[in-house]
Amino acid sequence: MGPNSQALKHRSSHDTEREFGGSLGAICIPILLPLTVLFLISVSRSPEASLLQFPPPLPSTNQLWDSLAPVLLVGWMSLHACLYLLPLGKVSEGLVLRDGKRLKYPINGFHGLCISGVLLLLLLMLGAPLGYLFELLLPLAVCAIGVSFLLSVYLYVRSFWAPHHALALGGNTGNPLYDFFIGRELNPRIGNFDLKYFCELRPGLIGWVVINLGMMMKEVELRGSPSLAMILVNCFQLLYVADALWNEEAVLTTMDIVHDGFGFMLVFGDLAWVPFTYGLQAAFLVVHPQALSSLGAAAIITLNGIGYYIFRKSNSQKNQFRRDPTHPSVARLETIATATGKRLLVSGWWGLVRHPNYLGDLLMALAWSLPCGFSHLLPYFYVVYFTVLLIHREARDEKQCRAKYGLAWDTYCRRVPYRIFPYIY
Ligand SMILES: NC(=O)C1=CN([C@@H]2O[C@H](COP(=O)(O)OP(=O)(O)OC[C@H]3O[C@@H](n4cnc5c(N)ncnc54)[C@H](OP(=O)(O)O)[C@@H]3O)[C@@H](O)[C@H]2O)C=CC1
Ligand SMILES: CC(C)=CCC[C@@H](C)[C@H]1CC=C2C3=C(CC[C@@]21C)[C@@]1(C)CC[C@H](O)C(C)(C)[C@@H]1CC3
Repeated sequence: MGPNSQALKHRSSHDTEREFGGSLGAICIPILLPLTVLFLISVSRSPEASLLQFPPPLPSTNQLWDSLAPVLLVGWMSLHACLYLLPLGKVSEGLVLRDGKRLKYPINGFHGLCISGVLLLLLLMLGAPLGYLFELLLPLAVCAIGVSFLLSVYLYVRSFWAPHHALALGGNTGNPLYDFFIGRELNPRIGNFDLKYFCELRPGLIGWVVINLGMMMKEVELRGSPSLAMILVNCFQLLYVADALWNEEAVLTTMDIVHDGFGFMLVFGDLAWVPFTYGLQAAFLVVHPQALSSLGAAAIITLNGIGYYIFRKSNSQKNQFRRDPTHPSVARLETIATATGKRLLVSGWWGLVRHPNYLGDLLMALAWSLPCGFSHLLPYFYVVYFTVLLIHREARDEKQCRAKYGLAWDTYCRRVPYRIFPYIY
């Protein structure tokens, strides 16, 4: 255990800095974000689809509830819990924890995606009306929000039985609302079943592409065939989700798994925010069809390809370097030493900007919105939200890296002055 982890081990709850607006954020965000999800879905299906329309298109109570929704949601979560437990794929170890131990994680998310794909295909062949997901979107979102609250309460309560070393450093302030929001326990588990790791990639992320498929089937019901714009949105987002699950092991080193507790913010983010807001473009296209020329489509495919290339290459380069700095693909890159013994890349992708992976992700986000044309703001919600999220995340990561690497981090920042966008930011 290095000197930094020793120092962190002895940090008390009093010197824990509060993030996301502290107590005020912890009260407002759990109220406002669920309402935002319902608002955005309602806007996406209103004829105007305007984020600024007044009065806003509020859903009626019977649009919010369908008794099929909780059945589907519980069935979906249970299916993925079973797939998680199947002895498929390899088992990988996470980073060393404060008690010196390493947890084991099954790397079988991609199997989960493939099995879900086969099951959906069977359902379609049996004539299941997948397009009905369009009508079910609001009730499903309501249930996912409900499940997020219930799971967060369970996580908060059970965290009081967790040993001190199992708590997240930032989620143990003593303020119940803040700790509930940010998450007290770092890696809550039921036996070997890791709740945070499970929620991060499986039910929400795979649910997102299933919802997209449902929107495409609704379009087929309404117009006889899927539009080019709908096909592009479905393919781009499926590629993103498949990539995340194919590279599942890399999630074990993200700040969500390593640093953040599992509280309302991540639970809601994983189970409600991702599946119901990341695919708004597909929901929008059902009611607002867009004509897309072949040239336009080719330009958008190129943009998504460039974004994906930057995103994947930069993430893989860092992961490879962290796993084995002597590997031929990274051994020749220029690096700087840090006091912790770890080195920082200052050439290759990580010499271009300090977060090339965010740059690639943002280019893809833009490519997902462009098929929806320029007549409405709503399909661009994801680009705007994601830019804010990644700028904020970059600042959080920078703070953690400065605390970890001190002067070496300052040297890196001088060598690579731009954070995300070369010569801009
Ligand atoms: N779609 C979505 O909603 C979201 C997507 N993402 C995506 O997830 C991916 C992962 O992002 P995220 O978890 O934020 O973190 P990153 O993958 O960007 O990792 C940041 C860490 O990388 C290490 N690092 C930073 N600079 C260097 C360097 N020069 N050389 C070597 N190591 C370095 C540091 O950790 P250490 O030194 O300890 O190894 C740092 O803490 C990104 O592609 C992002 O776009 C993220 C959030 C939301
Ligand atoms: C507004 C709100 C509630 C924000 C919570 C943030 C979460 C939505 C995101 C935090 C980090 C995430 C990651 C992904 C999805 C969104 C959340 C959960 C991710 C799984 C998407 C796919 C990527 O390839 C990824 C695996 C790198 C990524 C990891 C971080």
